[in-house]
Amino acid sequence: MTAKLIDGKAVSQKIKVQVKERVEKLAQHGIIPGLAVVLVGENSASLTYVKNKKKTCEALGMRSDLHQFPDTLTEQELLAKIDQLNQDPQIHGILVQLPLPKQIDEFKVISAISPEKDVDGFHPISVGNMMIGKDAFLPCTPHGIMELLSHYGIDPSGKHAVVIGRSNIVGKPIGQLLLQKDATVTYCHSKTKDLASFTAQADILIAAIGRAKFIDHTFIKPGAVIIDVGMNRDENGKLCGDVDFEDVQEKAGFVTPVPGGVGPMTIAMLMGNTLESAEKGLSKTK
Ligand SMILES: Nc1nc2c(c(=O)[nH]1)N[C@@H](CN(C=O)c1ccc(C(=O)N[C@@H](CCC(=O)O)C(=O)O)cc1)CN2
Repeated sequence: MTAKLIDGKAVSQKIKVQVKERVEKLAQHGIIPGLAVVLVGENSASLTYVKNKKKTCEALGMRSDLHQFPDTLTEQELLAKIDQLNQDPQIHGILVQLPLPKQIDEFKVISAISPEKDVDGFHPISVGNMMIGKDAFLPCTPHGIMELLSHYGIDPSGKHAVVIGRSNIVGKPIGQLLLQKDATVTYCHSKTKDLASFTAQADILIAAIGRAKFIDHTFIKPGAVIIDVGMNRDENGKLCGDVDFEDVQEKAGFVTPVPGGVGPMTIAMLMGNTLESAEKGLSKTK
């Protein structure tokens, strides 16, 4: 049996159609959701991502301002920009593209974003609310993964979910979201001994390792749901995930491709969060 494809591109398209309809409704109240994207430095992948975010915003009828700075920008200068965006009533969402250059403290910058405009869901208040299951903007990649599972009728309840990776933006939050849906969650990371002994027990395996095609059929349980968060280049410079997509086909139950899996969902969730922020602003004025 060949694994079923979890098509993030198709699901994200559907979500974007729904977002566009809601944006049109908001426009009737004279409100256009506005996203400010801040990019520091010349990282070419980051530049591609922020351009995609801007293009998608515009396609959905939302405003998007790109604030681009050289990698010599100081922390103070960046904090001043965030302060200005926090006060701008036309801006409903602020996103600082990660990673940031070394001289800038990521935590300080993220903490300076108003939680009401924290559409990335990275602010400590957003993270705290997410942890206790209260209303918060959810981080876009983990949120996108949960939407994919739901779309394909994959219920995490009672399943063993194994997360490889413990980053603040993917690994830690996806484990929490799966736990909230009653999965039993195991976190693995670079210091985990005998990784395969854990991954072989996973009904749902989340691979966020950063190593091209690292997960092959020897790591997985027959019928497992494999979610690939990796974004790597293979030996030929071709984009690929952390999972050897071809090699797991005969053994996995479901698998996400790279490209076209989790990545497009990340952008769709960002659009949803920005729209929600603008809608919340409207409901406050009523
Ligand atoms: N402030 C943030 N920084 C970063 C985040 C984030 O959510 N917020 N996540 C990643 C990068 N990222 C979004 O910013 C991102 C990565 C990949 C994709 C995507 O659509 N990938 C495509 C392939 C794109 C290509 O051809 O290169 C796919 O998988 O199909 C979207 C968003 C780190 N930084």
